[in-house]
Amino acid sequence: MLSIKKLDYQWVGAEKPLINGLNLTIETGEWVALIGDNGAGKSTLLRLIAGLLKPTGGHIMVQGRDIATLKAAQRAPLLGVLFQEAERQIFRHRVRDEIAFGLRLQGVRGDLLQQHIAQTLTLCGLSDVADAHPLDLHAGQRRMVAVASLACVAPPLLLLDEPSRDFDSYWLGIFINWLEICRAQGTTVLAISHDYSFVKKYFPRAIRLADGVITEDGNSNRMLFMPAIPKKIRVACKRGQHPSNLKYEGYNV
Ligand SMILES: Nc1ncnc2c1ncn2[C@@H]1O[C@H](COP(=O)(O)OP(=O)(O)OP(=O)(O)O)[C@@H](O)[C@H]1O
Repeated sequence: MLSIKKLDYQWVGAEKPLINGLNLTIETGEWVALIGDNGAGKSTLLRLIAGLLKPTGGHIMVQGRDIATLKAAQRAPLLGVLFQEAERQIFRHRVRDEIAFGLRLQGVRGDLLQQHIAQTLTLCGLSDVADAHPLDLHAGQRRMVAVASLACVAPPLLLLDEPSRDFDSYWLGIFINWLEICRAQGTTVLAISHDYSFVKKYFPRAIRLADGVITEDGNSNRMLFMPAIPKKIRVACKRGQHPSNLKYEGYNV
């Protein structure tokens, strides 16, 4: 689904590259959390994958197509992005028009369009604010409008930047319900999140971005909730010794 090879990216004016020879493969239907320190480049990487920034080197392929060579209208059926700030992706004056926009791009018209809009409004808990201006809504609803614009077109790859942010428990429930539908549809998801309990629950695989590359890739639970095994214990185990004098909390060595 997603294949990144030797990706480089340097912001104009920056002293050194932020992304430096990064390789990553994500299979169709995988749910992967992208973690890393503040400023590691996670949002930049998401924007590169979305085709909103051009790599300074390397290739990003989505379903076998080089994303940097595609126009916005060609990228839209391949992937959808949920930004940290919903305001950045809301442009219409009414919630229903925001939903209709993506559907019209896909050629949906007439009764079918109205039917899809109504279904999406219900799914996203927005029926009672269908005619409101999205920017007049509270943060959770506003974010859900951005989700609705993705939900109605159901792209096969979702790129989510801090998706659980801004939701109280009610709206998080509606959001999770949509995520579960995406899972059932086989959607591939790459999500940046600092919300480790959210990651643990929904993302079996996590990757850590540091120093411009993926430094860890594996089971999210192990990566986030168990400390790395210290080198001296790993070495002792490899040598076949029983490092009972090196017992480390959380591990049977
Ligand atoms: N528009 C921009 N122009 C120039 N440099 C930028 C721009 N956006 C980000 N950067 C640089 O890229 C670095 C990485 O930013 P990015 O937002 O990708 O990190 P992040 O890992 O998503 O951080 P956080 O967890 O805080 O959201 C920043 O420290 C900044 O120096």
